[in-house]
Amino acid sequence: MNCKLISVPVEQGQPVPGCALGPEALKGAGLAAALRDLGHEVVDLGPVPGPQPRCVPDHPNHLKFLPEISAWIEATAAVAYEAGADGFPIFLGGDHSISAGSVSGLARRAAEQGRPLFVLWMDAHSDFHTLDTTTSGNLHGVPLAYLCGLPGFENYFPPLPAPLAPERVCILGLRSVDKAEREALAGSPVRAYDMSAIDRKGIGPLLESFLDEVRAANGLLHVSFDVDFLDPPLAPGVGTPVQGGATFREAHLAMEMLHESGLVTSLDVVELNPTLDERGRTAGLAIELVGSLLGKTITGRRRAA
Ligand SMILES: NC(=[NH2+])NCCC[C@H](N)C(=O)O
Ligand SMILES: [Mn+2]
Ligand SMILES: [Mn+2]
Repeated sequence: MNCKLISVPVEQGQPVPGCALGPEALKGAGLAAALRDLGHEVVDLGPVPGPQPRCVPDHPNHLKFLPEISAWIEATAAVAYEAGADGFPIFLGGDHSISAGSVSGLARRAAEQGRPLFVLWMDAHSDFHTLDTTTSGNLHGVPLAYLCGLPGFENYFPPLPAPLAPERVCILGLRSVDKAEREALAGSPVRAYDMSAIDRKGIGPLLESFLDEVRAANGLLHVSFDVDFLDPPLAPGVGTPVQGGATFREAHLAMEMLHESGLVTSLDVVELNPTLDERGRTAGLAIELVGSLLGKTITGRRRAA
């Protein structure tokens, strides 16, 4: 696989400084070497150039850094569209608002190729606020609603060339969903699995049923991995930790299944904040999980289905 590393050093979409250092932390902790060890080619496409803030109208809700985040989304989408032509793009955040750009660009590319794009959103949060419903004003809380074409983003975020079909979106790992998000999700065909569903059914069966649908539709699959999917004691280096997250084994199993499916075509790794990390353990774990998603196994053997 030709892995293309794309850094998106954005942190204005969330409240804690340091998240913009995420790409350097992942690279410094050996991401490229880990992927090369697995036999992949790795090219570092560098950072998305920091854009000028976009001219947007005033918004009645209190939104933090709207012109800046809107500009980053536009710039990231342009890079993602180009990178999506071939190879395996890996977007290194930065906060989760960057996925509004990465997925938008990849969705435009998929639409041109006539392939349905599916998205697996691994996250403690649903990021399903609109600009009107967010109470924090932190724009890392809105990307999935934007990508699914919910109303109210017009004129504020860049026009969306190809909205996601919500029935092709699966959120996994939920344990913090705000009231307005809950209502929006209840009226949407987005599949939303919280930790309780993972406890009851197991992460394997839940993920398998989604992968079956991707396969049946001959779809492309983008994985948007918010590091706060993981349980905070394992992965302390995130700005919005929520207790009760995925275990080491659950996360590994998910990544191994994603690899074995052969369906994943692109990835985001977001919300890592190295200033909150403990001796690089969150960065190290993120690299290990990306390795599993890209073929690392314990025995080096492919498991029989
Ligand atoms: N990508 C994230 N970590 N998002 C956290 C969002 C938290 C909360 N729902 C908010 O809108 O402020
Ligand atoms: Mn998120
Ligand atoms: Mn999150």
